[in-house]
Amino acid sequence: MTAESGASLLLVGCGKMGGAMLDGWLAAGIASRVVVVDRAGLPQSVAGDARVTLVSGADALPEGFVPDVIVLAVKPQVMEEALPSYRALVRPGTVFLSIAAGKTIAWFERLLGEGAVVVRSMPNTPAAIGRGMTVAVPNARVSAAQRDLSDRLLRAVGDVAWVEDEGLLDPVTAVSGSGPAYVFFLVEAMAKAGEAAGLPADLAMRLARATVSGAGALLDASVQQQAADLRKAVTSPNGTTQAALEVLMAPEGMQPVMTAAIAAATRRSRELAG
Ligand SMILES: NC(=O)C1=CN([C@@H]2O[C@H](COP(=O)(O)OP(=O)(O)OC[C@H]3O[C@@H](n4cnc5c(N)ncnc54)[C@H](OP(=O)(O)O)[C@@H]3O)[C@@H](O)[C@H]2O)C=CC1
Ligand SMILES: O=C(O)[C@@H]1CCC=N1
Repeated sequence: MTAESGASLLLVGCGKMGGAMLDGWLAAGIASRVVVVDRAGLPQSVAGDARVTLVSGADALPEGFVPDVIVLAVKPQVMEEALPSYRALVRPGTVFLSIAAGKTIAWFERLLGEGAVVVRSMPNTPAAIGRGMTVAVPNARVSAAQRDLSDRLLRAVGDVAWVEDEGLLDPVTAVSGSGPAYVFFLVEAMAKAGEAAGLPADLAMRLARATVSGAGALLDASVQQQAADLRKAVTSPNGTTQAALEVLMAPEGMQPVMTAAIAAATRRSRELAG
C-alpha cells in the first residue's frame, strides 16, 4: 500500500458498525479496495461502488487478495466461529483490527496464532455521521505504519484515543461504546416524564429530542467550558432547574444509578472476553 493508492481492506461483518465505518473509509478515500464478508449483503449506501466487493465467506475471497487490514466487526458471540477461517491471512503486513466488545488481544492471539498483528478498538454509533469516538490499543507487533493506518481508518468516522493499558477497554466500552444508548434512553425518559406532567405525547417527544440534541451541539461548540459550567448557566437560583437538580443530584439520584449502569456494562465486557 502507498498513501496514494490507498489501503486494501477486508471487512468481516457489515452490520450497524461495520457498515458505518465502511461509509467513512469510502468517503475519506482511504480504501482503494474493500472486500466485505457478510451474508446479509451490502448497505444501500455502498451499492455500486467499484471499490467494494461482497463475498459470502472466507472461502470465497478473491484469488491472491492480501489485505493491509482485516476489520473484525461481527458480534463477540460469533467471533470464535468466524475467526479461524482468517488464520491463513496472518502475516506481518496485515493488521487484524477488532471492534468487538470484550474480546482481548490475548484471545485473538490464541485463535490466530502468536504472530498475529492485532489492534483492539471500541468505536460507537455516532460514527455513522462521522462523530464517533474510538479508543484503540495495539499489540506488540503493530508497526508505526500500521498504527498510523489503523488510526486513519478509525479517524475517518470520528475522534480516536490510543491507550497502552488494554484493561481500560472494558470501562471505555461501558462509557463511550454503549453510551449513545444511555443518551437515547434519556430522551425516552424525559418524554415519558413530560407526558406524566401533562404534555401531549408527540410534543413531549419533540421537546426531549430537540433538548438533548441541542444541548449536545451546545456542549460541542463550548470547547472552553466544562459540562458543569453549562449546567450552572441553566440553573437560576431557586428556580425550576434547581428544583429538578435537587432530585437528580441527590445522594440516591442519578449518579449512583449511572455508576451502577457503567459498572454493569464494564462487567459484561469482561465476561464477553470468553
Ligand atoms: N452497535 C454498537 O453500538 C457497537 C458495536 N460494536 C461491536 O461491533 C460488532 C458488530 O456489532 P453491530 O454492528 O452492532 O452488529 P450487527 O449485527 O449489526 O452486525 C454484524 C454483522 O455481521 C454479520 N455476520 C454474522 N456472522 C458473520 C460471519 N461469520 N462472517 C461475516 N459476517 C457475519 C451479521 O449478519 P447476520 O445479521 O446475518 O448475522 C451482521 O450483518 C460487535 O462485535 C460489537 O461488539 C462496537 C461498538 C459499538
Ligand atoms: O452492546 C454491545 O455489546 C455493543 C458494544 C458497545 C455497544 N454495543
